[in-house]
Amino acid sequence: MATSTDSFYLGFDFSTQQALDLILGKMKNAGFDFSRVKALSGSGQQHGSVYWRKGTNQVLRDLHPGKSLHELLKGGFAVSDSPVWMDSSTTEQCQYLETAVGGAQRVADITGSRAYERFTGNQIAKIYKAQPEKYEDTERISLVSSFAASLFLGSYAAIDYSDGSGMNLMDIFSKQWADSCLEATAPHLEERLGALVHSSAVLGLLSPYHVTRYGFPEDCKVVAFTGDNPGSLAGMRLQEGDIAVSLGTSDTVFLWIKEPRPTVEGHIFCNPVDRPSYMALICYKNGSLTRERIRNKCAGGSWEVFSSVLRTTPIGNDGNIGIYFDAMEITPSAVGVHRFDKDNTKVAGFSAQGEIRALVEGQFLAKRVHAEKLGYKIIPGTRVLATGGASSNKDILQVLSDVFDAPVYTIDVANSACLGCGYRALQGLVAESGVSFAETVRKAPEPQLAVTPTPGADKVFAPLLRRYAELEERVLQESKQ
Ligand SMILES: Nc1ncnc2c1ncn2[C@@H]1O[C@H](COP(=O)(O)OP(=O)(O)O)[C@@H](O)[C@H]1O
Ligand SMILES: O=C(CO)[C@@H](O)[C@H](O)COP(=O)(O)O
Repeated sequence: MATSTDSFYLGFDFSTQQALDLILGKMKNAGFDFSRVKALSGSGQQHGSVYWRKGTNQVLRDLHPGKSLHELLKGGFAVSDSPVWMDSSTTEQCQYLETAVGGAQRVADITGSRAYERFTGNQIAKIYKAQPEKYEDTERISLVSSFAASLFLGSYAAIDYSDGSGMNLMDIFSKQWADSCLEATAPHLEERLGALVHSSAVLGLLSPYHVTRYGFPEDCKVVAFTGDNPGSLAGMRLQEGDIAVSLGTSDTVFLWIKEPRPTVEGHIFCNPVDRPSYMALICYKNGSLTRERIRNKCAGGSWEVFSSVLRTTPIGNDGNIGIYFDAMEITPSAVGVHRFDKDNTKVAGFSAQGEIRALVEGQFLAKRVHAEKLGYKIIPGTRVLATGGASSNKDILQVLSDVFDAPVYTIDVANSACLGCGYRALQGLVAESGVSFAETVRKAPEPQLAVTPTPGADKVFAPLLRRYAELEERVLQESKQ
């Protein structure tokens, strides 16, 4: 990944096709029986975009099984460095979109989110403006998910409703491209995006390339790919009332909702497993990378030491609160490290141990404060479902449970997005006959209880939640001055 100040790009020419070649090659060498695969699906980080050069659909259709995808698709991209979700360099395009469409709330009412820098439409607008010749040379624009699906399908794959909701281009209610947003983004965009499909749609049969090269069956189906967070919702078998917390590179919180009311904070996406429903999502840019920084600074680079500090420091951190926005945060839009003592006075630093606890408590206080702002209520019976790399750390989960005053569950694999796409592939095979997702996965293992709240923690965190909300607002106001 190459980065500049706030631009993040992924070089697709080398990484993704080569990674797929490597993984499938390794599976073949390990004796994996591809002939038993009836359907496949997948997910990719949300919002990233891939720009296929004119004529590449034909290249995808004619893939020669004797060559690697990497070789075959060399030169197939009009833009070699694809923007990914961490990019926040499109503020100008966001402002333009909101002005053109009638304001931030209006954009949210249509697309489920106000204009966000990482959302694909704003990334496309920037590419159109900065590199019009590359936009002109683009035959099709894929998301990371539909790009990966295209490699399996052997032609451009449609974008699904759920990942399509992260573009600021789709009307999440009509599930069509929104003309007003397309017009404000770039010319002739609809033809470059292709049609949208529901998330359990069968896109077609696997490309003969994979049948010959790896021994997949000829009738193996490719089910629409989706975003990593929608994939996780499926993998965790989220139910209404549950709250999911994903602790990956980004931290995200998501919920299953029936009656969406988009606002200028957070996102509403179409639900990937139940067509009439939706999912609400809040994304935090400062997740694992910030935890890693504090681990390196205060725990000698060891998760063991980091965890033992969480076990031995007092719940509530003696009233000390920290807000750690190493990179410009998404929720809220503020930057910097801000530490406060129990009297809300700004302080320059905490002890190493206090810093670790302040970071983890602060991250979870933020999640609960923002989920409640979106209308979420913690009620008796609430389950917090945790996933992502840091969900393997029980001491981090204990803080999560204490802050939310609810039990935390995990599934056997931390990579719920991948598991969810296995489930969705299965759903794709039966969806047309009206079988629900819940019914499809009824035999799958249930989430396991990982931790329960420490008695008395709710009393400690009730005032801290109020204080966190006030302090975050203070940081936000100060950053605007
Ligand atoms: N024991 C651990 N404790 C805390 N964090 C961990 C632990 N093990 C892995 N992680 C974190 O998990 C992150 C990767 O999470 P993952 O969900 O795989 O990422 P992504 O969101 O990019 O898919 C790493 O950046 C690492 O900081
Ligand atoms: O931007 C968002 C969600 O809106 C991120 O959650 C991305 O979907 C990628 O996250 P990681 O998997 O890299 O954490």
